[in-house]
Amino acid sequence: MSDSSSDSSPPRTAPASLPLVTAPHGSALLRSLTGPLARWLPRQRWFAGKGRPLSALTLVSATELLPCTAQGHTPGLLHLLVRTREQDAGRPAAGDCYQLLLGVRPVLPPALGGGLVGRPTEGPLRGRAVYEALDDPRLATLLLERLRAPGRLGSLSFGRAPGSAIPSGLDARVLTGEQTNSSVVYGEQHILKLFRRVSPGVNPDLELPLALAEAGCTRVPAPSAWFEAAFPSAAAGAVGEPLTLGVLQPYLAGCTDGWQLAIASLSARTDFTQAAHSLGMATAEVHTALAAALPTSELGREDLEATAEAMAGRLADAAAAVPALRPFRDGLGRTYAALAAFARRGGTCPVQRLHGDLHLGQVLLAPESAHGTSHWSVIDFEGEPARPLADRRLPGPPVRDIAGMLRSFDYAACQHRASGAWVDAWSRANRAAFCRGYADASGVDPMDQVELLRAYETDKAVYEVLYEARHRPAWLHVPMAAIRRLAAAPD
Ligand SMILES: Nc1ncnc2c1ncn2[C@@H]1O[C@H](COP(=O)(O)OP(=O)(O)O)[C@@H](O)[C@H]1O
Ligand SMILES: O=P(O)(O)O[C@H]1O[C@H](CO)[C@@H](O[C@H]2O[C@H](CO)[C@@H](O)[C@H](O)[C@H]2O)[C@H](O)[C@H]1O
Repeated sequence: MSDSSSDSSPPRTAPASLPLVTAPHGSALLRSLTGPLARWLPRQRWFAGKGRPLSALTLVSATELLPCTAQGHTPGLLHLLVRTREQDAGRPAAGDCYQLLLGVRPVLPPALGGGLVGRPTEGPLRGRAVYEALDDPRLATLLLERLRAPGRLGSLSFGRAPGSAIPSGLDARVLTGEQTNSSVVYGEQHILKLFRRVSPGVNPDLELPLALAEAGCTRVPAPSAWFEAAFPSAAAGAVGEPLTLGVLQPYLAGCTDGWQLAIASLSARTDFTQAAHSLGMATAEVHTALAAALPTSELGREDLEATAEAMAGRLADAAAAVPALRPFRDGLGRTYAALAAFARRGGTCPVQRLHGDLHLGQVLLAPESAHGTSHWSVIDFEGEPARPLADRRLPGPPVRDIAGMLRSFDYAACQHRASGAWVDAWSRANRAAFCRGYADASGVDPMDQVELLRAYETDKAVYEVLYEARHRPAWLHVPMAAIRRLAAAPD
């Protein structure tokens, strides 16, 4: 099998064609909301088309979860899937499909004012306030009620894991951190992740935790409920691939994520290697369970050469977008050439389903008292949000996840204000401890896979340069420091 497609960087394509489902009042509804949405969408943290002006919006589906045109003061709840069309350097570019949950009220209470999308001046919602529904605890709670009751509503379908306990009436609070999607915590017992940019096909953040739960792996919170959209496919009578819209899972209250712990360790100058070692073991455990539950394969010479070529392609694309990368192209290219040479010498590599975007923010440590030792859980199996969904579902080498976590130790050290010898030593010690933990649990030492590890670390750093340039320019210096080091001749 070939890893080349997972590592090639396909052009941004529109999600496989979704039919336009005309909701009651569909076209009138969209006409009235287009203006407000075109102003509101690009301002959202989860909007992926940053820097590209919106040129059009198409309604994919509209579902009333609560009637929106009713009289009185009861809020309405509208579920929309809209497709964007954007302009890139003056030319039309493929847009994306976004999930929106909109509240509708005649009068918006001041506490919800920050989420105002607009007040349509025509159509079925004329004169009403349309706003971000997740900010409204009453509407967020209603969504939980829907998830408790499996079944269909229009093009939406709600599923629930057999035997999952989901109490009703839990208070809702929306998370406000920097996120790719949106999450709502219910009564500190469950957390619902709503995918914002959606495409046809099951999201790995539902697929992999379900497979791991079935395999008995307790490192990953098991989905308790989810919802999807399904549309007729182009083939007569057939149903197209469902779009995963949201996943509810147990909320691990009291846990702290690895990023916060790493920064605390750097600030207090305390040892982190024990935690890094057990994190390596946890990662190996998840990899072993994924390899047992889902198909595996091996990359041979041609696949690995194609992987090296795809990495070089991603570097070229990133350098075209971020000028700071350009002076390092040759140096980084040598790392990919070393991977190709490894393949020509007969090197091979196993592939399996992976986390796909493993970093310190994706691992949660339980309070010690709960388990006696450090117990890490792993969350967010969505993969790198910028990659197309089909690409994120392909198997890849486990070393790719390991490279992600190694980059994260480096990120924490570099982001921490006090740089210097101690901080560099902290990073080296924790990267080594993580690999040792991985090797102790799996029998495979990532440090032995020199060419693969360096190539995947480089590929990740290149991804990070693009990510930071787009989302957090003030952090660009963090992956750039790694780029400078990785572009220098291997030590
Ligand atoms: N099961 C969980 N228990 C506790 N906190 C969680 C859980 N799942 C997610 N979180 C918290 O929510 C944040 C966002 O979740 P994540 O799945 O990473 O979303 P995104 O892909 O949008 O970044 C995480 O950083 C973590 O703090
Ligand atoms: O958590 P997400 O799935 O949204 O992942 C994206 O955002 C991450 C930042 O939040 C980004 O991770 C990078 O920054 C982290 C520190 O904030 C660091 O721990 C990671 O090593 C670094 O890659 C991730 O790359 C991006 O896909």
